[in-house]
Amino acid sequence: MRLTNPDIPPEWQSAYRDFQRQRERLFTIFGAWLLLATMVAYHFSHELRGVRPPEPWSLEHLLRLPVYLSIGLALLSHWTGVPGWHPKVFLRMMSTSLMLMMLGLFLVYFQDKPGGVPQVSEGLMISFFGVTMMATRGLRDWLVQFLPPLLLFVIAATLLRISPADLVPHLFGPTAMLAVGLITSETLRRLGNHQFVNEQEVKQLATTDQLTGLLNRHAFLPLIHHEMDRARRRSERSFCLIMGDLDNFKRVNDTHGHEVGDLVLRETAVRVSASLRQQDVLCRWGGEELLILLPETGPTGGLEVARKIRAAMADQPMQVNGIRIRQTISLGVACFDGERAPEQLITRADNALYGAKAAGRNRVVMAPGKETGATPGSGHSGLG
Ligand SMILES: Nc1nc2c(ncn2[C@@H]2O[C@H](COP(=O)(O)OP(=O)(O)OP(=O)(O)O)[C@@H](O)[C@H]2O)c(=O)[nH]1
Repeated sequence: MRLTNPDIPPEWQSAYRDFQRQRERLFTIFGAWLLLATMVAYHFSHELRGVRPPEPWSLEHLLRLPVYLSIGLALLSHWTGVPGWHPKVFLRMMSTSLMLMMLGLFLVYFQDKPGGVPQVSEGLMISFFGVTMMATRGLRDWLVQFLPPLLLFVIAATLLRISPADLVPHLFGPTAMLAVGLITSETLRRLGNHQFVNEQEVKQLATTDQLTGLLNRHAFLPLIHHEMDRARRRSERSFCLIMGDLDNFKRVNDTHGHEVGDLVLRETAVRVSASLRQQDVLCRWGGEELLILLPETGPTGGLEVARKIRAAMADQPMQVNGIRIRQTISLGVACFDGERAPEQLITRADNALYGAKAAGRNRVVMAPGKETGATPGSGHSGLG
C-alpha cells in the first residue's frame, strides 16, 4: 500500500515518500545501535546486580533471540544493502520483538522471580518510550507495533491466571511513559513534516515562475543536460527543443495594460501545456519567451508539436478580463545534432525563432541540421 499523507499536497507525495524513507533509515540505524547497546547493558546488569544470568536456551534467551536477529538484519542491510527491505520493516521488526521480549520477561519474572519485577517494569518503561519513538508514521504505525505483542501478553496472562488487578500497579509507570512517548513522537513527526513542507516551498520558489507556474530557466537547464547525455548514450533517443515567443506582445501591454498582459501569459501557458505530452517539459525562458523540451522526439515530431502550439494560440482568440485578444506565437524548432552544450542547441532554436519572426510571425521554422537534411538558411518554415 502506498503511503499518502493528508497534510502533504498531492504533487509532493512522491518527494514525501523519499523523505519518509530517509527518516526511517536514520531511525533504523540509530535504533539498531541503541537497542544493541541496551541489550548488552541489560545482559551485564545481571552480574552487576548479583543476579545469576539465565541458563542458555532458557525462556529468557529465547525471548532475546528475535531482538538480536532483527538488530543483525537491520545492520546487515545498512552495510550491504541485503536484505533490501524498506527501513520501516526493520523498525517494525525491532520494536515488535523488543515488546515481545519485555512483556514476556515481565510475565516470567512476575511468575517465577517476583523480586525482579521492579527491574523489568523499569525496562518496560524505557522500551515503551523507545518503541513509541520508532512509530515514525503516527498512530497506525504505533498500533502495528504495539497491538500484537500486547494482545499476546493479555492472552498469556489470562492463561497463567494472573489477575489484572495484580498487574496494574506494576504497569502504571510504563503506561505513563507510553503516553509521554506518543506525545513526543507525534510532535517530532509533525515538526519533521513542517520542515519537509518548508523545504519543498523553498525549492518550488527557486524553480518555478510565479506568474505562470511553469519551470524557470534555472530548473530547466539541467533537464536539457540530462537529455543530451541520454541522447549521446543511445543515438536512437533523440530530442528536440522548441523556442516560442509571443508576437507583438508589447502592443498588448501598451494597449490593455500590464495586468492583461500577465493574464495573456498565463493563458498561453495553459494552451501550450495542453498541446504537449506528459513527458514534455515547458519552461518560461524569459519575459514572453517559452522553451519546450520534447524527449524522444525527432524533427518530424518536433515540427508537428510546434504547429499544434501555433494553432492552439492563433485559432481561438483569448477572452481576458472581458477583452478579446488574438495572440499569436512564433516558434523555432531545433533537434539534437550532437551539440556539446545545451546553449548551442538553444541558440539554434533561437535562430530558428528569429527566422520565424523575420518571415512574418505566427509561424514555425525548423533549424537546419544533419537530421533535417536542410542547409543553413533553408530552415523549414510555414504556418503549420
Ligand atoms: N505583462 C507582462 N509583460 C511582460 C512580461 N515580461 C515581459 N513582458 C513584456 O513583453 C514585451 C516584449 O516586447 P518585445 O521584446 O518588444 O517583443 P514583442 O512586442 O513581443 O514583439 P516581437 O517579439 O518582435 O513579436 C515587453 O513589453 C515586456 O515588457 C511579464 O511578465 N508580464
